[in-house]
Amino acid sequence: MNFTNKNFPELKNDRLLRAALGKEVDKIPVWVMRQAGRYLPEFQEVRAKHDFFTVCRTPELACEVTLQPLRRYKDLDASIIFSDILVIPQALGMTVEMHTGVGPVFPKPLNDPSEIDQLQEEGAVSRLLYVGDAINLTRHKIEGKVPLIGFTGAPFTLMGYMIEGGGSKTMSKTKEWLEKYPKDVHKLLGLLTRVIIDYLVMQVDSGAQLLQVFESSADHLTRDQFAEVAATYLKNIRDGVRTKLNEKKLPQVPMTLFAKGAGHSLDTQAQFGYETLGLDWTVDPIEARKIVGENITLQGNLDPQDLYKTPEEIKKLTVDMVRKFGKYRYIANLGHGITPQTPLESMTAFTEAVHEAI
Ligand SMILES: Cc1c2[nH]c(c1CCC(=O)O)Cc1[nH]c(c(CCC(=O)O)c1C)Cc1[nH]c(c(CCC(=O)O)c1C)Cc1[nH]c(c(C)c1CCC(=O)O)C2
Repeated sequence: MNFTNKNFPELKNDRLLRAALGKEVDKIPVWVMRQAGRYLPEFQEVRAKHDFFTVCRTPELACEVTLQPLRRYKDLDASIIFSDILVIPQALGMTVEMHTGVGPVFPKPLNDPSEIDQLQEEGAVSRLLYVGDAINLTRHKIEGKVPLIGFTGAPFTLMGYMIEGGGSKTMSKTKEWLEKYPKDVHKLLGLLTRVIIDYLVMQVDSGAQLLQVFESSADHLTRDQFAEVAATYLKNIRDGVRTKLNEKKLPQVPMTLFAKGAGHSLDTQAQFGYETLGLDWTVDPIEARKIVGENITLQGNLDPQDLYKTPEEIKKLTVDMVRKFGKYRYIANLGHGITPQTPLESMTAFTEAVHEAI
């Protein structure tokens, strides 16, 4: 298989890109974080045969699971490449395993700041080319039906996983590092930022049409901490991607920042230059719009738990939400990823309701 053919089929549904750029749309675009995932029986079938990171690393498998939700749900206006944010720590030389029922596990997390020097920054993106191959293949197989989103984890979120060795309720080790080793923390965040920029540029070179940055662990940070360990790096990523795409004569693509739990810093986030800001379900759409102004697209933010309600209730909640956001500069989504036990018909109710709402 050759993954370098950039003669992609023409895009037929550009609602997502139009909304991200502030252009008029016929209907509000909708997609769902983790739309390819365990709530889908067809995904479970693939996972029964293949390890999680094998799916990520095999372009044909990653492409297949990326396309699965589109086959089932006619109202989806975007796809997101199947991968994980933790492929970056892997490319830096760390081992990451996905344990069923547990989540990601690092057998050897960073125990001491001196270990930062062992991370292999050199060549990291060349070890992530399989993501580019999956993106390129998917751009062909998707036949221009909807745009393909590329993504990355943000520096603070990735650093947290690398220090904690997996998910953490308290992030206590990471917080200890922030106190004890501020210089090393910034060194590591800087390293991650450089790799992330080149990784995102490679994704655009492979065919990604929009990029989302997941700062999923921002919910552990106060407003001051967000300013200290997240803000500069998130801004540098947006600026760095723009500059490098220009240098390489690649097309500019809109970017989305989803900083979960950082509703306290929306004014700060609005300064970073992202076209779209994702909101978790704790943020009020009307308040958010007041804070960010008219020149930014908002994305979100139904509580994923609402998808356990009846289709009628879901439709009502979705219509209420969409009316609060309005049709201008808005992309409908959940406020975080869809959960594994979500009933299949909830996705139908949610996506249909968005298109019928306004
Ligand atoms: C924090 C984070 C991770 N990964 C990701 C984030 C940021 C988004 C968020 O906050 O949810 C991002 C991610 N992970 C996955 C995607 C795929 C694309 C899509 O959205 O459809 C995306 C965008 C697949 C996945 N990533 C994972 C699964 C489930 C694992 C499996 O199939 O066994 C999927 C479909 C595993 C994963 N990967 C990660 C965790 C914490 C877990 C375990 C949680 C869980 O089990 O649900 C790290």
